[in-house]
Amino acid sequence: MPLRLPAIPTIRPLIPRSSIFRPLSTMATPPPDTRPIVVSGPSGVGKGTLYGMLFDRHPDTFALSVSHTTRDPRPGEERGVHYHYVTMDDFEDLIAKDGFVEHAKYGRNRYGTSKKTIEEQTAKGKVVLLDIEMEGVKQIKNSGISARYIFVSPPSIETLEKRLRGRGTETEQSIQERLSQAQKELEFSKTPGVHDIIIVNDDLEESYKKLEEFVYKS
Ligand SMILES: Nc1ncnc2c1ncn2[C@@H]1O[C@H](COP(=O)(O)OP(=O)(O)OP(=O)(O)O)[C@@H](O)[C@H]1O
Repeated sequence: MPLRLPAIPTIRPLIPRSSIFRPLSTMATPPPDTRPIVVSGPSGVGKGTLYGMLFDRHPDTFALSVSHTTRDPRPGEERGVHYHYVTMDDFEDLIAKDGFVEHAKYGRNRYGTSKKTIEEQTAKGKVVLLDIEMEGVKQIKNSGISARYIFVSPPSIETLEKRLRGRGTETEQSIQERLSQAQKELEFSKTPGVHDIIIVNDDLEESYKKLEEFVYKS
């Protein structure tokens, strides 16, 4: 899921879904390694853009993990699509039952990725992709689930700032918060062995190629 800073949320456009009339050449081709894929990196670096391309070019193969949240749905958000909306009691109950691979609190609200969500998508034959911020990555690593880890890095902090501004979704305060958080994420990404691949998202098509190659390698 997108970085959970208490700021204006980014709602990604829904990626066109399957059609039974799709030609054979574009039908689902699962990668040899079907473990969940954890994508992290600073807000605005282009994570959503990159995995959006992966979903587009490999329809019906991947599923973006839908997080649980205790916050209310915002206009235009759909239950089970943007989030699973639950009460604080239900959320805390799930924590007690060890139902999350990662969870966090931002402001008054809780957010998390449930084990069941991952299991359900995996059972449907989908490769689950999790868009997770740094603390979540640490928790998933400790949760015992087997996953592959991709970090998307900006060519420079200046480029990251340009992208955040260019996206037009952030307030000045939110941009500053995201840039300061980005420094921490970039520092963490240098920890040896944390990520299986670091993609420096400079040229988009080049970065996409690296992503696809990594995801589909055996
Ligand atoms: N390689 C690239 N070159 C130029 N612009 C890019 C590139 N990749 C992404 N962008 C642009 O950068 C902006 C941020 O991208 P995106 O929203 O995918 O980031 P994100 O990492 O998913 O952010 P968040 O974690 O906040 O959801 C978008 O406007 C996107 O079009």
